[in-house]
Amino acid sequence: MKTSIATVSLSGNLTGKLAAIAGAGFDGIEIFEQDFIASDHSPAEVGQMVRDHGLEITLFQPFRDFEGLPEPYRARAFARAARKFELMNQLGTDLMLVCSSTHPAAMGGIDRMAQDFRDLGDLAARYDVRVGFEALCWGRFVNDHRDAWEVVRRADHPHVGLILDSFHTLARRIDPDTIRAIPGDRIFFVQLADAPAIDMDLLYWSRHFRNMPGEGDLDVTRFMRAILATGYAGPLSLEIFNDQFRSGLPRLVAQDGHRSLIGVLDRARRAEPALSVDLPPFPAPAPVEQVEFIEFATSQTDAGDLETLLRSAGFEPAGRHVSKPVSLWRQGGANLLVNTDSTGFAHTSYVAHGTTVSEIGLRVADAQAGHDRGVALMAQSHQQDAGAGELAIPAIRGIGGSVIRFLDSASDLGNIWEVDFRLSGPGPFPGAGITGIDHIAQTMAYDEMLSASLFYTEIFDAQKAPMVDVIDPDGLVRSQAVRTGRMRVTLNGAETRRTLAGRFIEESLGASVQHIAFASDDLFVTARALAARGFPILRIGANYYADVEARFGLDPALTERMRAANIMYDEDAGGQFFQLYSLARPDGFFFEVVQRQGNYAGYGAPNAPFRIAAQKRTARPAGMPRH
Ligand SMILES: O=C(O)c1ccc(O)c(O)c1
Ligand SMILES: [Mg+2]
Repeated sequence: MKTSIATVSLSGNLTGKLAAIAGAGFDGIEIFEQDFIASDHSPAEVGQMVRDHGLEITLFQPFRDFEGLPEPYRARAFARAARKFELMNQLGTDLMLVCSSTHPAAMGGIDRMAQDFRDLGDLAARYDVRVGFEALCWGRFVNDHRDAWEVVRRADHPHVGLILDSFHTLARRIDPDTIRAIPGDRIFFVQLADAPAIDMDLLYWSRHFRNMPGEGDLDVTRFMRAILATGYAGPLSLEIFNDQFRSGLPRLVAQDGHRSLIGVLDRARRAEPALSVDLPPFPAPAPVEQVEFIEFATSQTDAGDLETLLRSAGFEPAGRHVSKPVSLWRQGGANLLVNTDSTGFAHTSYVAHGTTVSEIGLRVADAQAGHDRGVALMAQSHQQDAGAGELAIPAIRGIGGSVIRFLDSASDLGNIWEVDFRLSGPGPFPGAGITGIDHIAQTMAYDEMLSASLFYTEIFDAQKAPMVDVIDPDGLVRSQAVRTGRMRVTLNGAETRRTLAGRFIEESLGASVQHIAFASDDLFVTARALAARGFPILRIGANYYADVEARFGLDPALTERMRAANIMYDEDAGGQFFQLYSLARPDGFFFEVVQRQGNYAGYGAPNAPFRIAAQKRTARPAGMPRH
């Protein structure tokens, strides 16, 4: 199946867009007339530029306000169409999109519109081009693909077909299965776009908030299945009007687009195996069974600070890598690695970001399959030489440049600790009652959040929670939780540098993991053990406890215990949640320890404003040197 993307989906000039689109693996582009007009090249030159990038022009668009007009508008619309057909001949494209009219003089009338299209088909035939009719969901008379299809059916002309756009169908909540009754060869073109579920004016929603399939809340997979069920074999094209993408890096937006297309086709074929989908086979998405380890890259000099922090959190050294300067720190089911290698990927990460999380090891059912699915979905395979007798652990590059390694219990990879490490000490150590890793918080610029959540939801069997606002005293941070099996990740998008999250991005030069939240079965016991070990607990003020007691009607004795231990509280329909924090390191990195009771599903977002304010009060003043 040919893939395509509308030039309007990317930022920059046409040359830059073409390079990004070709680089991401697309076969073609929809050329937006504006992009062509804005370019200083002749139509023939633009056509050649596109083909020089190995691309074709799958569609020329949009042609507006055509059908149902009285004279003299009608004649003018045909004269305009003739000019565009000439242009299309020079560009080297044979399909034009006509979107349904919003013209104030338009009269509607199904047979009048069908007659207009039959005449347009005759004109198109003279130029050896075709036209496709698309129902804009805000069109005056035609705003439903079923009506557009009826116009096309009645026009009954080989040069006139239907164009379907998932946004227009799904935004109006039209059942996409109604597409299954349309003959696939009468569908000339298919556009795909998703969008977040926001209640707003259709036109405004469409022009500003569309996003890639899988990034929003529309059921694009069901739409896709219906398209495939018709036997449609033309291009699948992304048409994404999005304010962020208009200023984003074209290469990344194009890559995410291609990833989303592969993802939606894969979901369609898994949901409906009878469909024929032109996509090579690759492994199904799988959940994460366990976060097996988190690795920090640091240096000999800086390792001391980190190890002091780990010790105060109840971790103990439990082994060393057989050949590399990597130590294993353990507590309960949490394994942390401290890598002081002065060569290789860890060192590169350290040089780029300072002490930083450089790798995350994930246990899945089949490690090779996890890696191969990632690569099929355009993740970069990460290779690093393993020493003799050591495990070759499949890995991909994750978000923010870190590495994700895949382990499983079905192969030798299940013995990573026995094979690659020399374990020491009797263990298990008493520790502070930390039992494992509850979640990993990754920070990024706000406009990278969609890309990051797409990474997880396409490669893993993952679910997104609704986005929540985290109020930093100096700006808003959006937080998107993603869960795959037993791995929870929160993606935090900072809009300004003054937030704690924004400062972390700046100070760590774009590192990704800003905090790790450990799990405890009894946070009060853990808090006492942490205090005894000198863990730098974040102090929470009395005002907070007065409010939380009133808000949830808590037993004052419980509030008093929480206050004494600097434990914060939240609850939802499923259960209760206790959490405590460390002070933030100068670069903004910190630890959290949480206790979930029942089926509490959140992350304590209502507490964030108070926690962040406290962390900012206790952090070193901005502008002080890092080291
Ligand atoms: O917003 C618009 O006008 C517009 C134009 C062309 C399209 O294909 C579309 O889906 C929307
Ligand atoms: Mg469209």
